[in-house]
Amino acid sequence: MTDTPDILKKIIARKRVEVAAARQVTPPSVMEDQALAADRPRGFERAIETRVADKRPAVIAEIKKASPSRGVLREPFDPVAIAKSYQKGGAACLSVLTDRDFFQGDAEYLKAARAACRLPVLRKDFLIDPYQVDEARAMGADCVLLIAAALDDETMRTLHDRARHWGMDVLVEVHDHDELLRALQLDTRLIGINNRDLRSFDVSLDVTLELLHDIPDDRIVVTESGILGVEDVRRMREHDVHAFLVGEAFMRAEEPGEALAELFELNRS
Ligand SMILES: O=C(O)c1ccccc1NCC(=O)[C@H](O)[C@H](O)COP(=O)(O)O
Repeated sequence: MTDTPDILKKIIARKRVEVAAARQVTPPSVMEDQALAADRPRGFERAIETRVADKRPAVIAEIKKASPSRGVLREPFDPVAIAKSYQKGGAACLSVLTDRDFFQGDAEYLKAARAACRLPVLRKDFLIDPYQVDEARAMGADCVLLIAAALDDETMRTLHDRARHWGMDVLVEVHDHDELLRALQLDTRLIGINNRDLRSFDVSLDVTLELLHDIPDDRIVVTESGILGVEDVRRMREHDVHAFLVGEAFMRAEEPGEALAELFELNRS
């Protein structure tokens, strides 16, 4: 472990500073113009639901150089090569970290990765302000992550509605029952269950299995974090969970797409 617990509070405090600074450099009206001019969304939710409907694994493959809990995961780090490798390995979508201070991410990584493949892309960051949703669209994101633990109901709804305004999809992330009930108020099919407690960094796949029963059938469960081996995948699929968000296991592999195909027992294209 390379950082202290309650990292989420630290990250959110940092985001407030970042958003204020970004607004000075690129005023909201200019950001809106950039969002309007961006390549149109690729259909993130659709890419997942077509696979899940056939009970095929829908893998959101993450491009992440480092994380607060694990430190640096990959060096050298080439988002273009990783995106191509993931596409070849059978990923449904990409997730690209754009946070600089805690994950060594960058908006440029998202742009470069998206331009290098045909896959829809999630902006993986800590969104607290509609300005960041516009920014996500301006950089080409097809979906945004909303973390229930970081947002009150009103802000979560505002960010959701802003994403929809731009035609983006929304992955709402929960870690406990209260957060799940709040997330279910949103009109999105994609419910991410993070197996990692963002306050303590503890990871347990039991979190997905415990919350699963309280999720209506019309939603799609995405199990997130801590999927490391074939047994983890089989365990989830036995419980009818077919959508996965995976980072570390692929970032540590020489060829991330090959690791993906092996982990999910896919035929490569
Ligand atoms: O991963 C962390 O250390 C972390 C710390 C604080 C907030 C978020 C964090 N991770 C984001 C994620 O949830 C993961 O990047 C994602 O689910 C993939 O997980 P993994 O397959 O375990 O890399």
